[in-house]
Amino acid sequence: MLELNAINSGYGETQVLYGMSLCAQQGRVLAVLGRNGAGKSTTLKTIMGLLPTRSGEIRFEGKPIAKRSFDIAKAGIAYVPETRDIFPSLSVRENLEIAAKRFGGDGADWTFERVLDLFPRLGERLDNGGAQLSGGEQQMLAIARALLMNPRLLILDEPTEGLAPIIVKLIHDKLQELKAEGLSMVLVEQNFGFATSLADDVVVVSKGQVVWTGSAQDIRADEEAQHKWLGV
Ligand SMILES: Nc1ncnc2c1ncn2[C@@H]1O[C@H](COP(=O)(O)OP(=O)(O)OP(=O)(O)O)[C@@H](O)[C@H]1O
Repeated sequence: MLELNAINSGYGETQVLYGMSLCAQQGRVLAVLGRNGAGKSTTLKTIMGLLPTRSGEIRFEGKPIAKRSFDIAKAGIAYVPETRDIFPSLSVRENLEIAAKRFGGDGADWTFERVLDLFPRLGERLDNGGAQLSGGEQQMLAIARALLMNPRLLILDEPTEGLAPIIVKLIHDKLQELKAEGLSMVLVEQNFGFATSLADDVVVVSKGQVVWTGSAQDIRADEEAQHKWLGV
């Protein structure tokens, strides 16, 4: 569904990805793991057109991916960044309406009502400002907003970062529900247990390259790989 072939990318003069290649399959969850600074977020930003590729190719559903972030989103990839990027001065309702207006429409799978069914907590906070939400509520809002874009691929950067264990469990269960419905996902995550219980497939990144590929089951059983690449 999404393929990266030998991607070189980075920030200005600083190269971070060195020949990054990976493949996310339709209807499956791919976890991208690795130590701090390995290049995981940079990989996601490059996929989303926020950083230019210096060389290599990214294909989505068989075609070269669009260049601009907006066109990539239109093509069916929604991205929940590490920073969540909700609008702090707008209410929950307004944050959701912006996504629904831009990307929804007749026959859209995801509606306002459906995201509130998934996250009833947001329904109780509709008139609250984005800045008044807890970290967990902000993450729910960021995911809900991404779903209103009606993506075929959902990309999440560290969705559990800074969240209390009970909220981590809630986010896990909701992503599991989305997976059961067949939504394809790419997940960057430091929480090994969270990532490998959701994912089907795993790639481990080190110094801007993939150094390990296999199933979530394989890496859970491979203590040597966990120790070597993740410091688990
Ligand atoms: N805006 C930036 N400008 C320059 N270098 C950056 C920038 N953002 C990240 N880097 C560098 O790129 C490298 C990879 O960072 P990246 O954020 O992709 O790592 P990561 O694997 O996602 O780890 P983390 O869990 O720490 O976010 C790091 O060495 C980092 O210092």
